[in-house]
Amino acid sequence: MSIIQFSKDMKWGAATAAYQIEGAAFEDGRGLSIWDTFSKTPGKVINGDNGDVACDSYHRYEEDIQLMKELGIEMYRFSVSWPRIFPTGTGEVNKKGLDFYHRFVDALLENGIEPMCTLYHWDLPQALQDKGGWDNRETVEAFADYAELMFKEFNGKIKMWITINEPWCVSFLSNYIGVHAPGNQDLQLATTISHHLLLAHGKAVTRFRELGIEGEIGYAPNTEWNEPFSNRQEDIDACNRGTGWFIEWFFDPVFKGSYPEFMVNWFEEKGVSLKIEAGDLETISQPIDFVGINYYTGSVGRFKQGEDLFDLEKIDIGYEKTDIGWNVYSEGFYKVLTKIKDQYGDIPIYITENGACYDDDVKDGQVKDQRRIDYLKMHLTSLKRSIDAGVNIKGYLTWSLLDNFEWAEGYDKRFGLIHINFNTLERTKKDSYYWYKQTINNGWFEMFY
Ligand SMILES: CCOCCOc1ccc(-c2cn(C[C@@H]3NC[C@@H](O)[C@H]3O)nn2)cc1
Repeated sequence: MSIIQFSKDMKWGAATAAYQIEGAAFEDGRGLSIWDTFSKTPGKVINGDNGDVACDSYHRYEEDIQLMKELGIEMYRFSVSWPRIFPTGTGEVNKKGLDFYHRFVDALLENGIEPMCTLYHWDLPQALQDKGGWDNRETVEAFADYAELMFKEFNGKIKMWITINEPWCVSFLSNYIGVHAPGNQDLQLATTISHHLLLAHGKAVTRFRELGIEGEIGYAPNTEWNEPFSNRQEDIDACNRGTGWFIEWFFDPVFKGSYPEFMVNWFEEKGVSLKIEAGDLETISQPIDFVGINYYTGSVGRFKQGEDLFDLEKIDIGYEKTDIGWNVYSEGFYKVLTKIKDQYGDIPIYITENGACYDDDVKDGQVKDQRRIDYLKMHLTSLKRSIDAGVNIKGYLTWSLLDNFEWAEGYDKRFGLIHINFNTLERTKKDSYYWYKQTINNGWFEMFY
């Protein structure tokens, strides 16, 4: 039996996002988002699920905060619904929207929980999408104006800010693969949007610095790992491209001030080019205080001409899978984190999302989710290995506090430490909630090998 122990300085938390938990989609002046539109488009979301009610956290946040307090987390990552603040994305502020987030943040602080606020977690105001969305550089300015309003409004209350969550999902998953809102399938469009998202991040950081806002700011790219099936250079190169789509593409511009040449060249061979204007990369690459890393899974891969955008074939070598079909691949977590350290230096890192999807049932008031506990143990063990290898980990926030709306997968895909009955909205603490609570309290856990 081994003890996996963490520094008392490491912060423990949990994460959610507005559209996935709030509900109250038409209340208190909230405007429509692209996810309201997308989820109401037949065939886009499993079971036709949508965020109209979700976990009803808009009304039940006090109950949720008591559950957080009992859990013992020090930090709670949430996102602000941009269309609650600016119903049409710009223009007149919706005071009822601001008031809700003041009530919510005040309640977190009163209960000794530090708010980590994500400004953009995918719910773009539909009115901006109607004018081109992230393909339109005006949306970049609109985001900077929204960010500035939030910085001024919550200065001194919120001290940890994340600009953009998972720009890979917002650009490529949503505009090339097309399974998320708004559901385009155009590589040039997606690549242009990836640049505009990084520009939006940079402009928000600029406003943050110019205003002298108290606290720290970063962004939260999602990552995946691709392990070469062999030592053949073609397999290594294909895996580097697959991993580079998540890491180098979204890290190099921020930490090196340029896009990775091997990826730019690959995209150019696909007929895709970047439209970078003077000053863009200077804006994007200004220093940030931390980076949020989201990690869920990885794969073994090898070269196969024409297999996918990167000639990368992912091979199923029998890894256990979660109920969303992703490999349980904690080794990839270590590989991602040490690669980031080696390539970008000693940047402070918060794990802003890591967790497992399992279809949990409540039986006699209990949810026995041992597989989720095992997933967390494996990935926290990899995290400890990364820390011992010199990676500057400042905190770990599991995805998610609550079962919630898992985008195109709807409500069947459950990531929470707390089970939600989406008919009654009853909250039930899972076994993983109690395990996480004990781990936070102890600062260590027992590993099963
Ligand atoms: C036909 C091909 O289909 C490919 C699907 O490809 C993906 C990739 C990645 C994801 C994905 C989902 N999540 C979890 C969320 N992170 C933010 C938070 O809101 C969580 O709900 N992270 N990545 C989904 C789908």
